[in-house]
Amino acid sequence: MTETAVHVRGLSKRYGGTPVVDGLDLDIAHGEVFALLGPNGAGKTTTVEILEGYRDRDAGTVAVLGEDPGKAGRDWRSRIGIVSQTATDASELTVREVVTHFAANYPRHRDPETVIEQVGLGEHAKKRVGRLSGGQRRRVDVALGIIGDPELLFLDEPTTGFDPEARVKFWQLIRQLSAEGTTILLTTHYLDEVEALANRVAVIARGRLKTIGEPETLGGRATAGAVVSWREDGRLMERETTNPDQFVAELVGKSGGHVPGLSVQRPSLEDVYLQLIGTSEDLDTTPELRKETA
Ligand SMILES: Nc1ncnc2c1ncn2[C@@H]1O[C@H](COP(=O)(O)OP(=O)(O)OP(=O)(O)O)[C@@H](O)[C@H]1O
Repeated sequence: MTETAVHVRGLSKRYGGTPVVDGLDLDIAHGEVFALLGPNGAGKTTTVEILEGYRDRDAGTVAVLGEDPGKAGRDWRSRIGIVSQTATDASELTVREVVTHFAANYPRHRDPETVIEQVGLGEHAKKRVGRLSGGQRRRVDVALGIIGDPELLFLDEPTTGFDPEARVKFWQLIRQLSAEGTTILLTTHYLDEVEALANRVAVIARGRLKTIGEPETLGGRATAGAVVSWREDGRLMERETTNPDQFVAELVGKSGGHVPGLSVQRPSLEDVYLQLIGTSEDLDTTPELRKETA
């Protein structure tokens, strides 16, 4: 087994002379849940599709499960699972038929009935895929992504269209797959999804890496200044401090025990993310480039 599941150095891709992935470096360890975050047009899908072997790159070194995705064959493909942004065709086949049919493509696959249950489609197994709701159809995509028991699973915005209950169930499924050793590369626009699932997250904008780290400590979150607020004589008080522990201890001391309305707030992942990509040059303001073939 190679040291990393995904190894990327200097990855670049241009469309019509415009760089959309621009010198990206990434390493994803085996068993890691890794998230790619970035605004629309940041280059996430382009990056993921290069790693999946579905797009060419212009420059850079890429190894996915030890092989160059641009050259890897069927054996390699059977070791990866893909849930792409493009949904499964509205099929006349039932959920059970589609999942069972797909399973037959893999030398080693999961049990179709178990997978259908795992994605929460047990009671819809006999329904035609074309008759499912958008969120239910997305769950079929997830089922097809995991049916081959992949070592590495690519999830491109997997929970778009899910209701809150379905998202929480999906998160449980991802945690279970991760506990079983599956490496997962996830792109999402939901910051709570990143906090709930990812071991590490990379923020990219305009095809460049802005920062990489654990969601809890990204952008110095854990050690950033905090805002302490409390009520005093009926008024709301606020104080920014780099040492909230000490400040709260002093407040408690002064008040003789109870501090009404006490709260301590550190920057959220959303605050850090918006700060990182907040500069206008990082947002995709160019007109949509013509879709060319990769
Ligand atoms: N086949 C293509 N031909 C030309 N331009 C393309 C092609 N595919 C993507 N692009 C452009 O490359 C840029 C990056 O697109 P990409 O889909 O990778 O972004 P993304 O980060 O996944 O965005 P989103 O969050 O909206 O899914 C965009 O400006 C897009 O218009």
